[in-house]
Amino acid sequence: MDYEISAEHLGFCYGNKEVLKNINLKIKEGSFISIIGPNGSGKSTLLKTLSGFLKPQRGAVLIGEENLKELSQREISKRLSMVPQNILLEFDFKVKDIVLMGRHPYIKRLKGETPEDIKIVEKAMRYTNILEFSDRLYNELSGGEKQRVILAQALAQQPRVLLLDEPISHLDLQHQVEILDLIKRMSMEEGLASIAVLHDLNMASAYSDHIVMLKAGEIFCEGEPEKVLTAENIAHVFNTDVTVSKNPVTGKTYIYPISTIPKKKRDTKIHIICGGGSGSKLIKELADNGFTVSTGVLNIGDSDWAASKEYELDVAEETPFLNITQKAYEKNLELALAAYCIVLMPIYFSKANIRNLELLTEKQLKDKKIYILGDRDFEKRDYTGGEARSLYKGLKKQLNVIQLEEYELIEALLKADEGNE
Ligand SMILES: Nc1ncnc2c1ncn2[C@@H]1O[C@H](COP(=O)(O)OP(=O)(O)OP(=O)(O)O)[C@@H](O)[C@H]1O
Repeated sequence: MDYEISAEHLGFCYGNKEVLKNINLKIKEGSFISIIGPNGSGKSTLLKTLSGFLKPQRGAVLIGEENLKELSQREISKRLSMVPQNILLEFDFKVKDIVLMGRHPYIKRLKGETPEDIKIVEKAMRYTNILEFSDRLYNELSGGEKQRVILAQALAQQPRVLLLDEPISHLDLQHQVEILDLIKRMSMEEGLASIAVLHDLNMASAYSDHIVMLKAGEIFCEGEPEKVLTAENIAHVFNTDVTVSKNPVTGKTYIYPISTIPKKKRDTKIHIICGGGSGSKLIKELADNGFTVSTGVLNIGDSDWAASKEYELDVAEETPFLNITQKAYEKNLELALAAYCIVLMPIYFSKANIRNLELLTEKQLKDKKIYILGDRDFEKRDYTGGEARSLYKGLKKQLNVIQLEEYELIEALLKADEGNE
């Protein structure tokens, strides 16, 4: 496998302060790599060392087979371009002149730029969609436009490696996406190895082929986003608790920080009859809203059981593949009796869990509100040969049963809780 840029046992110190320790990296052409890590972990220093701007005291940086320290600055610039952090600096030049600066490593002294250079500059400007303002002054552009100009300059350099220090930090969401899309396209279409320092972990997850996570100057972990962006790694390196899930649209890992501000604790208790993942979202929403939630009867290992454990809920649980035992039934009843209301999620019923439905017809619960969510296609959810269906029919006739949508339920519960205060 050919690698475009690699670091071998790289070490760097500012004076006697060791900032990078034994960094080993191999980055392939056409790939998008993010470097993440907390403030001061050495991300910018690593990028500057890879670019040749800082000279490492230990180890080496190789571009292809060539050792960076053997190359002149002009030769380095033909292979690698660096987009620095502060692109908002004042540059009193026209856009096209700034992009043309990218050709400096190629332009021979006294000869000036060739028609070929002009063609390359135009192509870079077309690629980054800035041709229309090629005659405008850089200082008069917006942050997003400036970033595109600097990327066009980097592209005009025709590098094999593109290094970017926080390329989206000054941009609004639309321009963040625009710039990362552009960098990703440059990597895929031009075969560039792009290495970006990113603070936004979700953007790193969405765009990277590979993530390098730094902690105190060392690589703590690297690999595909889902391997690196785990709650454990993030807690360890960023000292922050997060929940990690999959974005339902893109399938990419999505990180959501858990606030350390204590939530408003509510007195209202809610018992949820769920299973097979039908209750996970509601569990999260109710727990996040400060309600005391319990669940049951759930098989140990079921995804709603796992969500209940994650939120440290009281659960009536059962060994998988067993019919609900008397002990689990009684625990379920106890939790239901202690709750303000019971919620029935649209679960499948078999002989194993039919007692979850029986529970709701218990006389002892006749004064409890029972909310039924998602009352559709019950027949398709009945694997008991009709027994569950007739119980369900009877249940719906009970005066304490109300059918609702999930959002209506949360509104109703918030209102009820506030009324109880
Ligand atoms: N020129 C310098 N002289 C001395 N120490 C420096 C210099 N530049 C950075 N440092 C120190 O090196 C360490 C790593 O800094 P670096 O800027 O590489 O971190 P970073 O991960 O990019 O941080 P941030 O996320 O805050 O930008 C920090 O402790 C910083 O104070």
